[in-house]
Amino acid sequence: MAARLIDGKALAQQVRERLATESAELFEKSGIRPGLATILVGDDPASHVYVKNKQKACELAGIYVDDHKLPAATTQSELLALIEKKNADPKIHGILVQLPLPKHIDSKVILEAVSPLKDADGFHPYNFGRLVEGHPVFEACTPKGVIKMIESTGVPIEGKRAVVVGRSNIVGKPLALMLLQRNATVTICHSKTKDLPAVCREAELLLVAIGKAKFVTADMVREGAVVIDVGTNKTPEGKLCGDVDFEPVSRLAGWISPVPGGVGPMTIAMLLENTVESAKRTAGLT
Ligand SMILES: NC(=O)C1=CN([C@@H]2O[C@H](COP(=O)(O)OP(=O)(O)OC[C@H]3O[C@@H](n4cnc5c(N)ncnc54)[C@H](OP(=O)(O)O)[C@@H]3O)[C@@H](O)[C@H]2O)C=CC1
Ligand SMILES: Nc1nc(=O)c2c([nH]1)NC[C@@H]1CN(c3ccc(C(=O)N[C@@H](CCC(=O)O)C(=O)O)cc3)C=[N+]21
Ligand SMILES: [Mg+2]
Repeated sequence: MAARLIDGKALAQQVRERLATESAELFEKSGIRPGLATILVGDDPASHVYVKNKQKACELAGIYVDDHKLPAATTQSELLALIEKKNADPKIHGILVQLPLPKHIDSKVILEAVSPLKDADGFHPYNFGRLVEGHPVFEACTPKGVIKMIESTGVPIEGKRAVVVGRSNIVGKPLALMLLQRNATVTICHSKTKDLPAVCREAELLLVAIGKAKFVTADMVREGAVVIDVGTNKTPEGKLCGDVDFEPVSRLAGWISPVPGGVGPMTIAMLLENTVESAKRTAGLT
C-alpha cells in the first residue's frame, strides 16, 4: 500500500487564505495591520531567496513588510540598534532575523535582543522556556508547521510513539516538546544514538530533521507510520532533497511529506500565523 501524501504546499495555502481573512477582520475592528520586520545581513543567495518568499507570502496575507537588508560588514552593535528600534515600533508585531548571521555576529546575543513579544520565529529563550513549561506563547515555525501537518492526517498524536531524529534548538528539540505537550511518548535521537534504525522502526510518528540527504531508508520505517521530512539538502545536481529516501519509504509508510512542497511552505505559513497572532494580542483580541 502506498503512503498518502501530506501536501504542505496545499496546507500552507489554506493557512495563508485564513490569515488573509483574519488580518482584514483585525484591520476592520482595530485599525491594526499586522507588521513583520525582516532583517537580513549579508549576501547569502539562499537566505535572500527565503526572505523574498516570506515577504511575498506576507503581502498576499495582508501583512505589512518592513524590509531591512544590511551589508555583510554590519557590526553587532549596529544590528542590535536596529532590533531595538523595531522592538519599540508599534507598527511591527513580528521581527525575523534571518539565520545564519555572519560569523563576527553572535546569533545568541541577537536572538535574545528581539523582544519576546515580537519573536515571530519563537527563538527567544523566554518563548523556548514557555514551551518547556507547557505554556507556549510564540512557537518556532518549523516544528509548529510539522505539528499541523501531522494533525492534517487525522492520526491522533496522543499516546503515539514519536521518534524525532535531530535535536537542534530550532527544530528537533522544540518539536519533541510540542509532541510531548500533545501526549505522545517521545524519543529524541541524534548523532550519538546507538542503533538508530531500530529506534526509528518503533516510531508511529517519525519526524526527521538532520540535514543528510536520503538518510532514512525503508528498513528504518515502521509500516503505516506518519513520516515527516524536515530536511532540505542540495543534491550534487543542485536539486532540493529531503532526509528521507522518499520513493522506497513511501511504499510502506501510511503518510509521508515530500521535499520540496512539505515542511518548507508550512514554515513560512507559521511565521505569518505568529505575526497575525501577535498583532491580535496587541489589539487585545486574544
Ligand atoms: N524546511 C524548513 O523550513 C527548514 C528546514 N531545515 C532543514 O532541516 C535539517 C535540520 O536542520 P537543523 O535542525 O537546523 O540542523 P542542525 O545541523 O542544527 O542539527 C542536526 C541534528 O541532526 C543530528 N544528526 C546529524 N547527523 C545525524 C545522524 N547521522 N544520525 C542521527 N542524527 C544526526 C545532529 O546530532 P548532534 O546533535 O548529535 O550533532 C543534530 O542534532 C536541515 O536539512 C535544514 O536545512 C531547518 C529549518 C527549517
Ligand atoms: N530566522 C530564521 N527563521 C527561519 O525560519 C529560517 C531561517 N532563519 N534560516 C533558514 C531556515 C530555512 N527555512 C526555510 C523556509 C522555507 C523553505 C521552503 O519553503 N522551501 C521550499 C522550496 C524552496 C526551494 O525550492 O529552494 C519547499 O520546501 O518546498 C525552506 C527553508 C527557514 N529558516
Ligand atoms: Mg541549522
